[in-house]
Amino acid sequence: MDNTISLEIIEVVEQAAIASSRWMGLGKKDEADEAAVEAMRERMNKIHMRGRIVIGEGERDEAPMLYIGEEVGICTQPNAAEFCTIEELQEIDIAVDPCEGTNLVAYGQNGSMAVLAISERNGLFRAPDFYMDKLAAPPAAKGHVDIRKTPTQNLKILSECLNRSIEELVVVVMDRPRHKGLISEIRAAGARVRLISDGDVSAAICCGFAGTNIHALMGIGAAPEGVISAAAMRCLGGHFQGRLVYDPAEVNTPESEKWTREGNLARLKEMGIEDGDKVYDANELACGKDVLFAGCGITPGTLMEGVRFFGGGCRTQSLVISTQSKTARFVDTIHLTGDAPKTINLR
Ligand SMILES: O=C(COP(=O)(O)O)[C@@H](O)[C@H](O)[C@H](O)[C@H](O)COP(=O)(O)O
Ligand SMILES: [Mn+2]
Ligand SMILES: [Mn+2]
Repeated sequence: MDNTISLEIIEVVEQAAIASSRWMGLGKKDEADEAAVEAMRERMNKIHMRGRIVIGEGERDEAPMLYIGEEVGICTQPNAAEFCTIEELQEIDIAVDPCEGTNLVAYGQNGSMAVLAISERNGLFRAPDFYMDKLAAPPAAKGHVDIRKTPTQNLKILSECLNRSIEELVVVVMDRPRHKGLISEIRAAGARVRLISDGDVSAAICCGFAGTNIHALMGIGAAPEGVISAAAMRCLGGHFQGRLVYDPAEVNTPESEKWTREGNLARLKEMGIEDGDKVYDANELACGKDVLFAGCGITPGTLMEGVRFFGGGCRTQSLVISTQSKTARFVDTIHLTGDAPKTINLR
């Protein structure tokens, strides 16, 4: 994959985050989402690449989306061969969530980000619009914890791998009725639980870094977000596993009452997924030779600052990681608007 893409991709997530953050706290989640989508699409279409969206956003709640199959980038134009190099013409697959945590943005809460993952063609699992049971953990626990084990067993393994007591572990779980039993079990095992209302991508990636005070993500969130989290965790060498959830009883939401177990299994079969119980690890969800993840904070988070406006501009913080580079690049950018000379305040 062309190295310069990673630099341009930073601007894609930055522009999405800035656009979305203008809706921060206004109580309008669809507008926050749509602004991010449009900004992401506009900036992506300026990149010399032949991109294809394989994971878009918004199918479940019919939010505005960069749709699956949409082609993005200058080199997708019919006469691209005239102005794009052979390398630029190679197709890359892109998984996007322009506004991960739309509710967080709408209600001015922490942890929302503009995120995407890219890889060469077929390098990212085309996750259906299903729920996914997820387990994320730090690199030291990679391959030791296992989503097929009980939370109690995994906490014991995690405590050994991280050389700390179970009481010193913090597990992030989405605050949903479906997780009542999981939360009780984690607490009974002695670990502490951090409940989040939204934003499990951020929680998963936090497990890839020491010093975040987040040692695991457990529970059920959306599958597309699982692929983006897996891409980031592959780049970081962390543990990520996901299992698609086809049984509505596991999810237990008013929406899920419309589905049946058999119907979901049939839907999976139609998509070529024969084994509904398969556990996917990060290398399968993001199987490409080269995988890159980029994210930019919309509201403040554990990993990144949110967008901060000042008279005449704003400041963003992004993270870019890839399987190619041996870096985790936190990018602090000051964006200026207008032509007048500006005083840039570094504090
Ligand atoms: O919080 C989330 C919402 O993402 P978005 O719609 O892009 O703002 C994600 O982090 C979760 O993975 C997931 O979408 C959520 O868990 C869906 O579950 P639920 O709210 O219970 O339907
Ligand atoms: Mn979203
Ligand atoms: Mn999301």
